[in-house]
Formats: sequence, structure tokens, C-alpha cells
Amino acid sequence: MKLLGIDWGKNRVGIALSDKKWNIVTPYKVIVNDDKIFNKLKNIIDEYEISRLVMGLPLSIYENKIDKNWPGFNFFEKLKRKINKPISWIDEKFSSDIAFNRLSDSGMKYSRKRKKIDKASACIILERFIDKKQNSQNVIIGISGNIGTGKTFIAKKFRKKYGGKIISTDEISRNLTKKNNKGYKNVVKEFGEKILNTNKEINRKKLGKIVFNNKKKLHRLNKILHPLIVEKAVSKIENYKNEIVYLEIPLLIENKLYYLYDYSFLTKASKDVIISRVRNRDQVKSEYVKKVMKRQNTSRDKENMFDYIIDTDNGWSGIRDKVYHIGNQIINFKNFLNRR
Ligand SMILES: CC(C)(COP(=O)(O)OP(=O)(O)OC[C@H]1O[C@@H](n2cnc3c(N)ncnc32)[C@H](O)[C@@H]1O)[C@@H](O)C(=O)NCCC(=O)NCCS
Ligand SMILES: Nc1ncnc2c1ncn2[C@@H]1O[C@H](COP(=O)(O)OP(=O)(O)OP(=O)(O)O)[C@@H](O)[C@H]1O
Repeated sequence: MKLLGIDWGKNRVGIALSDKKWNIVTPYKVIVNDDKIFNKLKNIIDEYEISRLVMGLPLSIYENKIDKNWPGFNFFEKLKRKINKPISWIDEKFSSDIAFNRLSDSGMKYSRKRKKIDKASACIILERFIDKKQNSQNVIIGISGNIGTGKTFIAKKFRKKYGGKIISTDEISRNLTKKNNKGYKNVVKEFGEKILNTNKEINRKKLGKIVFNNKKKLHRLNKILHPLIVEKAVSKIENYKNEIVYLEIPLLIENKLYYLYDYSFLTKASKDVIISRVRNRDQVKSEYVKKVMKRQNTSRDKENMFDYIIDTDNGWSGIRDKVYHIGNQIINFKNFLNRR
């Protein structure tokens, strides 16, 4: 299960490789970051039979200060569309400083150090990832998809067959906005007491009607809740040590939460199926479902960002074989982590 580590930089990208068993990590190359880089990476991945890529994130995932506009995300999006391999992330904080010190310890001259620094940093990214997976053998699956496409349905089917834990960001959001919980005060401050029931709890349907009818208002609600949701999701993941974690995130692409998972699934269904499912499940009108859908990214381009796409239109029998095929690959990865 060979890894390729990436230290992204605006001008240069450092590459490191691991062996099959993750015993050895070696600096490989520094590639100029121009239009040709994706083809070059594809060639390396094919030549060395790479199974997974690992990208460095310049900020700590745990500090929850990740800027959605960081240009490394654009690189990741292009790379993911071009290369059909799972990609994990690891904090690369201080990796350049450590790499520089290592090269200094070896007595290298400054000019040579500058040339080698990016691939040395890529090594540190891989070493950190391998260490992390040694300390905690969690395999995290990000499950995204628009409203009513079957995220929860699929997560439960996987859990039934392969075990593991489900983390739902919708559920986290619901908890955060319960009376006097962390998100409650700011949501009420922003939208006023008109969104409250007589018992002072937030009336979610009322708030939903307000925000799904108005892009700006939805944006304001997202700004209050999303950092809190991500913080809670990360801390929940951290509490697990040896689990398959099914992380349901409707807005994974919109919020660029790529760094949270090892595999990604996209659930999809046709518009009519979604509307009839959600009407039945939530007792809401078609118009409401359409409004929610309007606020979600439905572009085809989004599909290329996922490892697996699960179309739930044809019920369980239509997807059972595919689910088990995907499940076997995930179990292989999990077994590999446990055997190390
Ligand atoms: C607007 C709210 C109050 C409506 O609550 P309600 O209980 O009716 O719906 P619930 O939270 O179960 O969401 C149902 C579905 O709506 C869609 N949805 C929810 N929030 C959003 C959003 N900000 N943008 C687009 N779609 C959304 C998702 O598909 C979700 O699965 C609630 O969805 C909310 O607080 N949303 C903001 C937080 C958020 O983005 N949650 C999604 C997790 S990242
Ligand atoms: N493959 C399927 N076969 C039959 N029914 C399904 C399938 N997938 C989902 N459903 C049903 O459709 C409804 C919506 O599914 P689910 O709640 O899993 O969607 P979701 O993507 O999690 O929705 P939300 O974004 O609102 O949380 C549920 O009642 C579920 O049982």
C-alpha cells in the first residue's frame, strides 16, 4: 500500500514516497507547480503503483482555523479530478522548519538545502501520517450528498455489515442549537426571538423557512454554526481509536472539508425521488425540499471529487453489491493498519 506525500507550494511541490509496508519514506522529487504537474504526478502514481496520496495542511486541523480560500485546496480539487486515488491529509505545521534543521544537521550548504527542502518536508508529511495511523487505526469515511439522497441510509448499511461509528453533522448542529448550548445564543441573537417556540427552543422548521428562502441569511447561519460543527466533529473523531467512522457531511465540498477523511462517498438520487422521500420523512411540502436543494451544489463536476458514488434511486437491492465491493476495499485498508 504505497503512499505518495505532497508538500504543496505555490511555485514548487515536494514529493516523497513510501514503500509497500510503510517502513521506509524517501524524498523523491521537487516538481515545478505549473499546468503540467498533474500529468507528471499521474505518471509517478502509475509507475510506482501508489495506493494513496497524503497532502500536508499548513494549519492544524485541531485549531479549526482553516481558511477555505487557501490555494492548496484548488490544487487538491484539480488533482482529485485527474487522479482517481484516495487522498488523506495531515498537519504540516512546522514541517519545513524540521526539514530545514534536518538538512542543516547533515552539513548541507544553504543553496542545496533550498533545493531539497520541499521533498524533505514531503517526507515529514508521510512520516506524520504513518505515525498517526499507528497511534489510531481509525478509517474515516466522509459521506456527502444533497438532502434525502441517503447519507444516513448508507452509513447505517455499512455500520450493520462492517461495524463502526456514525457521526452526523446534522445531529451535531441540532445539539449545538438546543436551548443554552454553544450555538444557541448567537443564532437567536442573529435571527431574533421570533424563531423560538414557547419553551424558548429554536423552531427549526421556522428557521429553515427563513434561511432556505434567503441566501444571505443562510450564509449568516452557516458562519455561526459551521466552525462549531467542525470543531465538534473533529473532537468526536479524536475520541475513537480503532473504528471505521462514517462522517455524514452534507456540505463537504461547499466547506472544503477534504482534510477530515480517508475515503469519500457521494450519495445521489434523482430530484423526484428526493422530493417524495423527504416529504414522507419530514412531513414537508415539495416546495420546501426544492428550496433546500437550490442551496446545495448539484454540479456534475462535484462528482469527480469523490472516491465512490452511490446512486440510491433503485432501493437497497440496486446497490447492495456495490456497497459490499466498496466495503471490502475499506476493510482491506483497515486490516492493513491493524496488522502494522
Ligand atoms: C436550517 C436548519 C435550522 C433546518 O433544520 P431541520 O431540522 O429542518 O433540518 P436538518 O438540520 O435536519 O437538515 C436537513 C438537511 O438540510 C440540508 N441543509 C442543512 N443545512 C444546510 C445548509 N446550511 N445549506 C444547505 N443545505 C443544508 C442538508 O441536506 C441536511 O441534511 C438546519 O438545517 C441548520 O441549522 N442548518 C445550518 C447548519 C448546517 O449547515 N448543517 C448541515 C451540517 S454541515
Ligand atoms: N437506497 C435506498 N432505498 C430505499 N430508501 C432509501 C434509500 N436511501 C434512502 N432511502 C430513504 O430515503 C429517506 C432519506 O434518506 P436519508 O435520511 O438517509 O437521507 P440523507 O441524505 O441522510 O438526508 P438529509 O440530508 O436530509 O439528512 C429515508 O427515509 C430513507 O430511508
